[in-house]
Amino acid sequence: MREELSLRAYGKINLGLDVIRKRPDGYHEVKMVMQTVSLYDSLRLKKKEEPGIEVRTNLPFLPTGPDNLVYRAAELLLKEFGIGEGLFIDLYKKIPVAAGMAGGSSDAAAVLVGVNRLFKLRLSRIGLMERGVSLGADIPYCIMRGTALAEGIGEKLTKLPPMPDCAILLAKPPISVSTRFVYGNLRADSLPWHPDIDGMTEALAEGSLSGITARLGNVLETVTIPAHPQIQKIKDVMSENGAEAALMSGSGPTVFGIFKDKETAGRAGRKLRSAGLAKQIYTVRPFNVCRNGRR
Ligand SMILES: C[C@@](CO)(OP(=O)(O)O)[C@H](O)COP(=O)(O)OP(=O)(O)OC[C@H]1O[C@@H](n2ccc(N)nc2=O)[C@H](O)[C@@H]1O
Ligand SMILES: Nc1ncnc2c1ncn2[C@@H]1O[C@H](COP(=O)(O)OP(=O)(O)O)[C@@H](O)[C@H]1O
Repeated sequence: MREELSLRAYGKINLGLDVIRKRPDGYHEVKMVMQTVSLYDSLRLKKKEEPGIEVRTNLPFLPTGPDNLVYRAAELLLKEFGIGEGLFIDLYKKIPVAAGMAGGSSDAAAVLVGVNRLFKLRLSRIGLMERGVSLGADIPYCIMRGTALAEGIGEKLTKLPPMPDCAILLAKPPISVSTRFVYGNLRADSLPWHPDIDGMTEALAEGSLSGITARLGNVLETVTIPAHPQIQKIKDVMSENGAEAALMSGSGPTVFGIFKDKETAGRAGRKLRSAGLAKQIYTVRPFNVCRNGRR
């Protein structure tokens, strides 16, 4: 019988992010094109005989109790299924924190999948997604992964054809951005423009990287960039150094640039580092889920 599991939790970028309206409950109805990238956190789940959840992580500033999404994800399933045993969770983070890359959501998604497998709960993927959304709007997508259209508050998902292979440069400036702050300060009813999400899905169907880069757009930039102008500088440096296009991911502050090859992306990354604009810089690729969907 299996006592432990190792899992990967991948980060995401938003190729397109539009907000349709603010709902009466304060959440926003969105229309987003999501893409998983090859940067991941590693998790190890291990059963323990005594009840309780123990979280260890390589980042000393992260909470290890109920404020960590991995704790909450495990607690949700252990409580619902009345499981008497406990769980150790080892979390090794590489995805930048509070970055607009859904690191915490992806960790929580991996724990839901892992606890389901480890304790043989027999929940379907849909069952896990329905539970996940109660912890965070992006968690159902992080369970699904790959290229997807996300609507509703982010939980209504439609699988899209995979993004063509390319080099993606990620650069996170040394600031943290709260998703709640960004949505809270968005003027959803008077946005100056809307990204062409339908055109983006057509470009994906055609496998056209130039069609995708022509349509990158994120309305949350209207809040985060004025608050943190260095985000615009990072976009400009990427564009001046060979990016086909560059955009802020999610609520920010991570910027991603799409490049035709990893050498050009690497050179742009070195420019950003030497200009002191970002220290957390990674060249990654689109990650599309393999057939058996294993993590
Ligand atoms: C902006 C996006 C884009 O993918 O990602 P991140 O930048 O966080 O990675 C998501 O919409 C973030 O989803 P997620 O981070 O899971 O959101 P939650 O934890 O559920 O909510 C955090 C806060 O954001 C606001 N929120 C979130 C989602 C949404 N559709 N409308 C909202 O108004 C709510 O105020 C909520 O209190
Ligand atoms: N497993 C986790 N990894 C990262 N942050 C977490 C985690 N659990 C809880 N958090 C908290 O959630 C906040 C947002 O984290 P994160 O998911 O990295 O951001 P984003 O949604 O912008 O991608 C952080 O400030 C952090 O304190």
